[in-house]
Amino acid sequence: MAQSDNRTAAIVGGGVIGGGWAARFALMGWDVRIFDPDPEAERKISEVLAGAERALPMLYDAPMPTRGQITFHSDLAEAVNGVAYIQESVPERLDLKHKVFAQIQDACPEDAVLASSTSGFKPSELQDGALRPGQIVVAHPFNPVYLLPLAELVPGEGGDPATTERARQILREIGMYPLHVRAEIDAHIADRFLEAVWREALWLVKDGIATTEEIDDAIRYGFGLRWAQMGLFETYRIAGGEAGMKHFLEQFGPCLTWPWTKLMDVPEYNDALVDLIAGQSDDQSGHMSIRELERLRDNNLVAMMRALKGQGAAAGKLILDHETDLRGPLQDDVPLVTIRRTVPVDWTDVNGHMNEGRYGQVFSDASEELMTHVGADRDYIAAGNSYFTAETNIKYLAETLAAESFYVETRVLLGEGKKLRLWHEMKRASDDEILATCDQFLLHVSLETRKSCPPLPHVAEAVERLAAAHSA
Ligand SMILES: NC(=O)C1=CN([C@@H]2O[C@H](COP(=O)(O)OP(=O)(O)OC[C@H]3O[C@@H](n4cnc5c(N)ncnc54)[C@H](O)[C@@H]3O)[C@@H](O)[C@H]2O)C=CC1
Ligand SMILES: C[N+](C)(C)CC(=O)CC(=O)[O-]
Repeated sequence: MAQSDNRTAAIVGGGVIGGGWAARFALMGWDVRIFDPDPEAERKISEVLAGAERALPMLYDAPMPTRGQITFHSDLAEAVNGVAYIQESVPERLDLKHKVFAQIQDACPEDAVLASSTSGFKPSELQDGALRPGQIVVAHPFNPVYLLPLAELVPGEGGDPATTERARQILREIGMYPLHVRAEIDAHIADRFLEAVWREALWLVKDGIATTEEIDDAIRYGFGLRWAQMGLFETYRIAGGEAGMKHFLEQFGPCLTWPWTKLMDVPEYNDALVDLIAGQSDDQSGHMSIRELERLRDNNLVAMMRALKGQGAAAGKLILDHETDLRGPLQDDVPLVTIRRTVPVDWTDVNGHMNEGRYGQVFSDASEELMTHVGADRDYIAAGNSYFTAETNIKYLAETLAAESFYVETRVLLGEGKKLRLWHEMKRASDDEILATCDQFLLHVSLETRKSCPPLPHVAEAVERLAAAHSA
């Protein structure tokens, strides 16, 4: 993916959402300038950043970019001067957003993307009266912004196509999924659903049909699981049986006129409703702090997205594709650094540390990286040649915990004909302590005969060259 040299973003409004944007940009290697008049903003953002630093790298099985620098600015003009991308995340008030856009456009580059996190305002409403209306687009994210990839990108008729395209590229570069919303509409696409579900849920609580906890159960044990992997229409297509969507519609279409919904009404928003909902929510989750709930949510989201990665589906497929962009060729150092990554939460076991089976995966991944480096890559394997592991001897030397960053150094001890012997050392990134070692013996094979055979000359030469360099 082509990247511009200017990789500095400004975040205007550093609350729940602005903090999430700041963390995602910085962890994806962008320098971030933050403007927020709240004297508590720096402390609040450092809490969000700590959560993001723990969670986001766990999604990736590839080296993360070097973290960008985050700076706080008391002068808005200074924060937006010279940046490539600005994300406005001030409170959802149109008059405030207009005021802030005017201040930003007085000081920011004309070709910077100026995106708004607004949950509901249309771009035309935001662009109204602006100095350069076309510069303003909506990029509506989802909480937590550092983990959830969706950003609804809404330029409206007034949005400049070049700005929209730059926004799309930058959002993809930071691992997001920019969903282009072609026609502007209040609350875009996703918040229309959320609002519909929210209204129905408020009714159910108000009418005493269900508690907040029962409603959450109805979602998390059932359709919530389906939505994360297939969404609504694919799910219902399957629910139509072999005849698919047509049968589903025949069966459930008439329900549209049945009294299955109260969507046309809004429960009256008053103190009684607030007390009822907030009270039930306290009963349900008040035993945990918001930070504890955030950590639980992040762990679950990481585990779910990693499961989707295993299937190459939905958000998991997006992360796999992004990893391809992040993964560069290995540097020809001695020893070779074959792996740089973070221990994901789903790799830990009942003892609270990385399970022994995962060390095998780490060293197997390290060997695969080395194979790619010597030319035994996907094309080589597709053409019928590969290496099989014949023996692995792992020593577990220190505990490895979830969210710890580590790297693997690999040496070629022997590279002669069909024989390849590797020595891997897995080290903690923070203090270089050796966590585990692996002595691994591999044989070159023909995938046609499933028997050992010499490698092709270019691979044999590369392996011999590394063996000579690593024994020096
Ligand atoms: N909270 C959510 O679930 C989501 C919110 N959004 C949208 O993101 C935007 C921000 O919402 P939150 O982060 O939830 O609100 P928030 O209240 O957590 O944060 C807003 C921040 O803006 C700061 N602020 C106020 N006036 C400012 C100014 N003139 N210049 C710079 N900063 C200023 C405040 O000090 C505060 O830190 C809204 O437009 C909202 O609709 C979008 C997606 C989800
Ligand atoms: C409630 N909300 C409208 C602010 C929600 C959003 O805009 C998106 C989200 O993260 O749910």
